[in-house]
Amino acid sequence: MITFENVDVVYPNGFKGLSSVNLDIKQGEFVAIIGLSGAGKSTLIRAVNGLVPYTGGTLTVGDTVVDPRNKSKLRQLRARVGMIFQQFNNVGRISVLNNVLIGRSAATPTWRSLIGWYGAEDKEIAFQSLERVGIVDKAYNRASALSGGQQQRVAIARVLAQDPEVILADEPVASLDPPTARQVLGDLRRIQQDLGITCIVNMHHLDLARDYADRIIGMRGGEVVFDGPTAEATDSVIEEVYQRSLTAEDVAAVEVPVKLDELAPAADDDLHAATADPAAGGETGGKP
Ligand SMILES: Nc1ncnc2c1ncn2[C@@H]1O[C@H](COP(=O)(O)OP(=O)(O)OP(=O)(O)O)[C@@H](O)[C@H]1O
Repeated sequence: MITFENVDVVYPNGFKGLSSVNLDIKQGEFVAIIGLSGAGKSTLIRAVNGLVPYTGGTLTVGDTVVDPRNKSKLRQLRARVGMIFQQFNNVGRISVLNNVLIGRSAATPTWRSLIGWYGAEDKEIAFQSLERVGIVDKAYNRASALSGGQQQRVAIARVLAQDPEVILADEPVASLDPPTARQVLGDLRRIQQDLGITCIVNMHHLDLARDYADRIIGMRGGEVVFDGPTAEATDSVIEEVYQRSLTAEDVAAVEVPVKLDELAPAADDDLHAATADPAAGGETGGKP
């Protein structure tokens, strides 16, 4: 599905961001990219949709060779390859529905998407996408009025509205508190499995990568230094990737779970609200 053959990225200042990367990512795989800051995780993800132009080797998505110099081919590629960012990239002053409809732009004549004229079928797709991420009741809210977890769900719905073959996610949960991060990643995982979408996700926390990914790719200095099934990404393997011992911060993105029997009975309702449907107010929002 996605193939890197000896792919290099040399940035305009001469810095080598990727060095001879060889990868074969299958359709429907959920792949986590891990590595310390500066390892080349974003560079690798962004090379797939041409946001970062690769400078050597060959990169293909399906049967399309990614050609960073060919703008019209890149546009066609990006219609098939959705991207989610750490900071959600929603338009805060417009409704959630209109944010999701932006995902229909590639399938809509430019003049119509510029004036926000989307057809009934596009709206149906947008509502279905919101349904998948559990926030259809927020369709007419301003995007900026939502919690961080809900805003990332809007971004996921926008990408789903594209009907993508691939979703690239660059630190999608790094701005969220740990429980919300798990809820959002869990949604992404469920949806990509249901729809057979290939997902490549950069992650900082090992426990998230291990809990949600099929496969882990470890990077260091622009090179792939580990590539294997999640079960093989043991602590010692990751220490080899990082070239240092693991810290608690590397591993855990979870808070210690609250034990129900330690709570006063009166608090049960609050706890239920905080752990149930995030749209019901259980999320604590994103950290700016
Ligand atoms: N536009 C650029 N010009 C020159 N060097 C760059 C550019 N973008 C990134 N780099 C360098 O390439 C290397 C890899 O960067 P990249 O953002 O891919 O790392 P990363 O693993 O995603 O790190 P982080 O976890 O901090 O986001 C870093 O040393 C970075 O400084």
